[in-house]
Amino acid sequence: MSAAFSFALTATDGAARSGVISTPRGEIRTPAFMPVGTAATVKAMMPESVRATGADILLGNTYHLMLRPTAERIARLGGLHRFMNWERPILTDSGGFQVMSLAELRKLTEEGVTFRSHIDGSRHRLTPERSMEIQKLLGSDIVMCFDECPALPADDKRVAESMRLSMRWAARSKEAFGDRPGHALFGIQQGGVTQELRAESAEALRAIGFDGYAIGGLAVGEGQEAMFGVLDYAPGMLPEDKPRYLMGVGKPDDIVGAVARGVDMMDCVLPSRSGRTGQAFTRRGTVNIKNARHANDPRPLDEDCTCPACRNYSRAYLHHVFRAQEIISSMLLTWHNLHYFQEIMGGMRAAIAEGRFAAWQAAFHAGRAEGDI
Ligand SMILES: CNc1nc2c(CCNCC3CCCC3)c3nc(N)[nH]c(=O)c3cc2[nH]1
Repeated sequence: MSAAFSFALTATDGAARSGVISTPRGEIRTPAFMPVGTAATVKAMMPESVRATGADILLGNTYHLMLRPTAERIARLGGLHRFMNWERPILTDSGGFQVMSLAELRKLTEEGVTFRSHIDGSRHRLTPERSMEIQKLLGSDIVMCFDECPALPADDKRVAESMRLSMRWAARSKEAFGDRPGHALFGIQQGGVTQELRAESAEALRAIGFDGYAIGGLAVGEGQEAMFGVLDYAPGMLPEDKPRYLMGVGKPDDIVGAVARGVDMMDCVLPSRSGRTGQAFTRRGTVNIKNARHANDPRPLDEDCTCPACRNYSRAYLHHVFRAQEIISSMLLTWHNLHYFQEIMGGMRAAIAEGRFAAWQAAFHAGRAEGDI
């Protein structure tokens, strides 16, 4: 177990990279997909099941946990790892993004954001300093700077002002984070879809100095073409020897396209959230298990999948338990989707290490239907 936090690049294939992030709580194989555990749980999954899908790290959230049960209570109980029975690495987002998308009566100033809880209407304040304090109380291994992610549509002036505020908040985050061996602080690049602003943000973050660099401000409705357009240049603006984390992405083909452009880490609620709605991701495309055409189908979701849902249950059974709104329906589809997302990551890590990523990417796209299958 290393006492420090470090990143080792082990192979590159075009812009794609594979490597290992070493932390005191274990290693993270990159490219990595990080399941989201918003309220100290990956919904419908036991932590040992999350691990069984192949996840090396999961996400927690400052915004949700500060409201309930509060970071102070989690700290008193031994920290988030102990609290949720996940002893491997945890990355926590800084809360700003969730405030802007979930809270009510938000007020944004240079100082930070004041808002009312979406749970009970109580008043709260998040600043770079408070966000660092909360993430320290939670005990997360990878801490995110407190930033602002502008909602689209936003004109260049608004995007520039927002990015510059986030850069001032990044400096305050770094100052408040202090010196914490074994823990990492990641900066978050902003700048919308404007290359000059992205470059200015990257230079500002590099001057402050971080253990890793996230690409923020994307997957907010710009669409895959515009997102890939930014990813054609943004990862290369960030230090080559540090992990690059694309926030909030995404569908399987988004993930593959992002890795092809140099991204090392990603997170998304999609596999877990859509699992709960009956949408399954498979090699051949998406299956909406609630559709009547699956009612009598004795085959598994995906013949090539080795997850418990595909090994032991038919589409007909999954269709039934979804229609009956049985709890096991969320458990099985979430497990399958997280397993499949980790299969994609494992396939890409091996392909990059063996210099055959282009062939892997072609095969990935060849078998997939556009719509539901
Ligand atoms: C879905 N699209 C998207 N998500 C973004 C997120 C959230 C990433 N996911 C966090 C988990 C979700 C709940 C628990 C933690 C972003 N976060 C920050 N801080 N900044 C962004 O620009 C930022 C941008 C994002 N775009």
